[in-house]
This record gives sequence, structure tokens and C-alpha cells, in this order.
Amino acid sequence: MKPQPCREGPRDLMPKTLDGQITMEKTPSYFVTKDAPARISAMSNETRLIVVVRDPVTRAISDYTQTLSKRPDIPPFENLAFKNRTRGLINTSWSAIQIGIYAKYLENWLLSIPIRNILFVSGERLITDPSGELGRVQDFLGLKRIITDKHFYFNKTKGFPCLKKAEGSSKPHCLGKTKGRTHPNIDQEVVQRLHEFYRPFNLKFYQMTGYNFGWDNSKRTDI
Ligand SMILES: Nc1ncnc2c1ncn2[C@@H]1O[C@H](COP(=O)(O)OS(=O)(=O)O)[C@@H](OP(=O)(O)O)[C@H]1O
Repeated sequence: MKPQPCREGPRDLMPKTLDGQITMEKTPSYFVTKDAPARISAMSNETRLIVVVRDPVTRAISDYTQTLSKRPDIPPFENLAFKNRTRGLINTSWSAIQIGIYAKYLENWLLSIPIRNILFVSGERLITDPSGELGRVQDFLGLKRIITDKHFYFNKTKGFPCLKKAEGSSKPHCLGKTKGRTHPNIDQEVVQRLHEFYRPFNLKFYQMTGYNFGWDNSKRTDI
């Protein structure tokens, strides 16, 4: 059977772009969607990807916190994270755990997209140095560095950097309530076991991207 033309592909859903304009689309789940790389590559070989990654252990806890906010009756993180806690067997079929195996997903992307077309942004540095990370984003997209540290301030109440002025307004703007939630306290032994679990995958990811994200307490190097 011949493949049918894809009608509702990402391109059909995007606004028309004039020369000199860049259209951006943000769908975090693309990173872990098997067919996304080939479909995006078939759509245009000029597509650039920006992937924000954070320590997979924190990511798993953040993912759990998000689910917990919608379904407060779910079991504790510690129960979901293991297939067998006594034996320290991690439940890799739980999506919160699986998505953090970044190297596995990146391998699939690299079958369709050259690594030079992918920018990896450190989720940790996006918080500690938002203008630095956004500087890299602007360079990667071939844009003039318009956004600088002058645009941000640290909001103590939110506990995160916020914009001094939102676009089209003179008022400060922080991200909404669903960004920067307080995480539940997780048993430190479980956190430790998860760090051990991710370590080889993280090291592979550092090798593939050429950047040590510093999630394994080893020396961090700049891109
Ligand atoms: N400036 C600023 N303000 C608030 N939050 C910030 C900021 N920069 C990065 N972060 C981190 O972004 C995390 C939420 O992103 P999401 O996981 O919802 O992103 S997405 O679902 O992939 O779109 C969110 O994760 P949680 O802390 O677990 O809520 C934040 O840690």
C-alpha cells in the first residue's frame, strides 16, 4: 500500500511564514514520539530543534508532581519508581522514568536529523542563567542577541527568574502556576538509586551531545 499524503502534519497546522520569519512550535512529547524525527525531516531539512533537558531524576519527580496535581490519589513516587524495591529494580515502563533515558530517544532522532540542527538547552542553566541559555538559542537560530540579562529579574516569591516586562506590556511576568511547582519530598535512598540507574544513560547522552550537563557530579564542561 502506498503511504497516503499526511494532511494533518505539523506543517498544515502552522501559520504561513514570510521570508525572514521563523515559526516556532513546542510539543515536548515529540522528543519521545517514534515517528516524529522522520516526519519532521520529510517536512523540511531546514527545521531546527531545541531540546531542553534537566537531570532525569528531577524530571521524573517533576513529571510525578504534575500528575499528582491532577490525580491526588496516585500511589507515592517511591512505589511507582520500582518494579521490586527490595531488589532495587527500577520500573522502566513508567513513563516518568523512561522519558529520562535521553540517549535512547536521541539515537532515534539522529537517524533522521543531523546533530548540528539540534540545540540542547540545560534546564538547570535556564533557571540559574536564563539570558546565557537564551543567548545560545538566539545564536543557534541565527538571530541577533536581543534578549539579555537586562530582561530578567529573580522573583523571590516564585523562586524563579521572571521577565521584567511581558511582551506588549510594561508589567513583570512570571511563568504560570503549573511551572515551578513545589516537589514532594522523596526518600533520598530512592533518589540515590535513580541517580545510579540513569548514570550510564547520562554518560552516553553527554558523549552524543558533546556536553556534560553535570547531573552526575562529575566536572561540568561548557558547550
Ligand atoms: N523561569 C521559570 N519559571 C518557572 N519554571 C521554570 C522556569 N525556568 C525553568 N523552569 C522549569 O520549567 C519546568 C516546567 O516545565 P514543563 O515541564 O512544564 O515544560 S513542558 O511540559 O515541557 O512544557 C518547571 O518544573 P517544576 O519545577 O517541576 O514545575 C521549572 O523547574
